[in-house]
Amino acid sequence: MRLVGLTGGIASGKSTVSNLFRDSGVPVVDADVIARDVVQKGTRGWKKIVKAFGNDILLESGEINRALLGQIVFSDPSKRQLLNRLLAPHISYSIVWEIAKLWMKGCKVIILDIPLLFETKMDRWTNPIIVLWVDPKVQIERLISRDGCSEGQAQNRINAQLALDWKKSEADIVIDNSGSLDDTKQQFQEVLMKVSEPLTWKERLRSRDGLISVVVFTAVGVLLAQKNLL
Ligand SMILES: CC(C)(COP(=O)(O)OP(=O)(O)OC[C@H]1O[C@@H](n2cnc3c(N)ncnc32)[C@H](O)[C@@H]1O)[C@@H](O)C(=O)NCCC(=O)NCCS
Ligand SMILES: Nc1ncnc2c1ncn2[C@@H]1O[C@H](COP(=O)(O)OP(=O)(O)OP(=O)(O)O)[C@@H](O)[C@H]1O
Repeated sequence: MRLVGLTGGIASGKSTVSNLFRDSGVPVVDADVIARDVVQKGTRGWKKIVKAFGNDILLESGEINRALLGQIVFSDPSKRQLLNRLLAPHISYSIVWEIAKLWMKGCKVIILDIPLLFETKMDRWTNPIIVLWVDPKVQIERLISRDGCSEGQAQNRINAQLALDWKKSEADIVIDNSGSLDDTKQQFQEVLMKVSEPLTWKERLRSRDGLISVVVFTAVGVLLAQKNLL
């Protein structure tokens, strides 16, 4: 099994590219979706947030007020670290569970779309790592236009993550998403070919079918050895 890391900065185009992977039939585990699931009303993540941030963090429906929580944590690093500490175990557990389900289905290549891949050191699990890079001016413009936030709020969100240029320097594959969608789609075709290359023998051993083959060969080997000994 090949675990491909897909990361970048906020609004650098991860979801755009992970949708291209999905459309090409490659399964994607999306950490942002998981991070939403683990704080659904009544979950353990939700209870932890209410305990730490108080009832004022809830909407009338009882759901977390994400806009308010975002305002708090993106303007106060200590609150953000607190939130990260509270949710990290739930998010990583769910990511592992999603990978396990895809492994059991026999999937050979899985994309892990994780915005904080480097920050959470999950990059150790993934190879290759794709970084979505975008020109800083374009990034802030897209963030403001998508989220309708002020320039200051957008900059706070960008500053809450490791520098995108540093992430780029750590990447195995870089997609420059500063241009048009067509330009990104063109780069994507090459990346798709790369991540779809035949698995290495280590990756094959880590896949479901590889493991089954090892178990079957070992069992046959043991049986033959026993027969020869008798
Ligand atoms: C702060 C919250 C409530 C804001 O919610 P909101 O709906 O406005 O944003 P959303 O969840 O869609 O995240 C948008 C982007 O913000 C960035 N981001 C999210 N959380 C963080 C964080 N703790 N630190 C840095 N950047 C973050 C990511 O690039 C993400 O793609 C939410 O992001 C959250 O619960 N974050 C903590 C969970 C987490 O670490 N998520 C990232 C998954 S690895
Ligand atoms: N090449 C492009 N040209 C124009 N707009 C783009 C391009 N790529 C992405 N966008 C737009 O920029 C915004 C950010 O893209 P996207 O949501 O894919 O980023 P992201 O990295 O997943 O963001 P986040 O970190 O918040 O999850 C979206 O509104 C998207 O439609």
